[in-house]
Amino acid sequence: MTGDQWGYGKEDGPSAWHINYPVALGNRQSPIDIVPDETTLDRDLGPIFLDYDSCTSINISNNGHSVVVEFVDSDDRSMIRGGPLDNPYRLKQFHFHWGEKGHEGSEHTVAGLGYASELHLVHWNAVKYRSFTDAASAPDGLAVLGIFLETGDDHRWLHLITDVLFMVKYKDSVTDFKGFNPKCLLPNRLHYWTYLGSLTTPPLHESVTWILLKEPIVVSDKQLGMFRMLLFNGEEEDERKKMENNFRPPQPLNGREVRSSN
Ligand SMILES: NS(=O)(=O)c1ccc(NCc2ccco2)c([N+](=O)[O-])c1
Ligand SMILES: [Zn+2]
Repeated sequence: MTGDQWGYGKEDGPSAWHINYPVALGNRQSPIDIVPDETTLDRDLGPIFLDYDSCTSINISNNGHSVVVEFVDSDDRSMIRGGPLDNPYRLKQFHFHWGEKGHEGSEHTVAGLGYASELHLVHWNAVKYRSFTDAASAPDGLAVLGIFLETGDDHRWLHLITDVLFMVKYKDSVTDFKGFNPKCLLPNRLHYWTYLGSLTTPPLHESVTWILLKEPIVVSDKQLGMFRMLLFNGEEEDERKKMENNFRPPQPLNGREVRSSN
């Protein structure tokens, strides 16, 4: 099986990924269900810092699995540091996972409950590794900041993204997307849970320090509906498959500790 032949359908979905990616059955897979009462409050866990002010977004694209905004990651202009991280990590991209209805669509769940969507801001350890690809297969290579999206009022800045989604309707479409600072997508408080896990899509590398913000951001159902106009398929394909339910269900915790900032 060459390249990206995995998906979220019945035949190629999460329950089949282990066939081509045996690490799917590994012991530090993501996402997980977070049970707040079973997390460990760790007073040594400091705050996280997000230095995104001089970040440089490049483009927005549809990779056939999600919609992705890529950033310049050839220097330390947009970084996450602090919290559980021993080094600062460089922002590489962010993307979303969502459902077809409001009550599910996130990858991580909290006490068994899913949110409508989940935003992943993906960072890599450029202190220890020479490239994102090298970092992506190292146990301390990646740090992904996860933000839950719940439905309610319109999000005043998310429309900057939903307004351009029509440009990347089909798989492998891409368009310029400059000057976007993802700081506008953060909730008010940066309290978080953190644990050691993996990429949530193939190749499912067990290389991610997950940092999940406890406070969701609020977006409208209309804005989320715009994501569902994206398609999994390319323009040349006959079958049109709406891009929705692009989330992996929770995986076994296998005794891992989930720590909580205050
Ligand atoms: N849902 S996630 O944040 O865990 C995630 C999953 C896969 C990939 N990429 C797939 C990959 C990595 C190395 C080679 O190919 C990314 N990413 O690239 O940011 C993020
Ligand atoms: Zn993701």
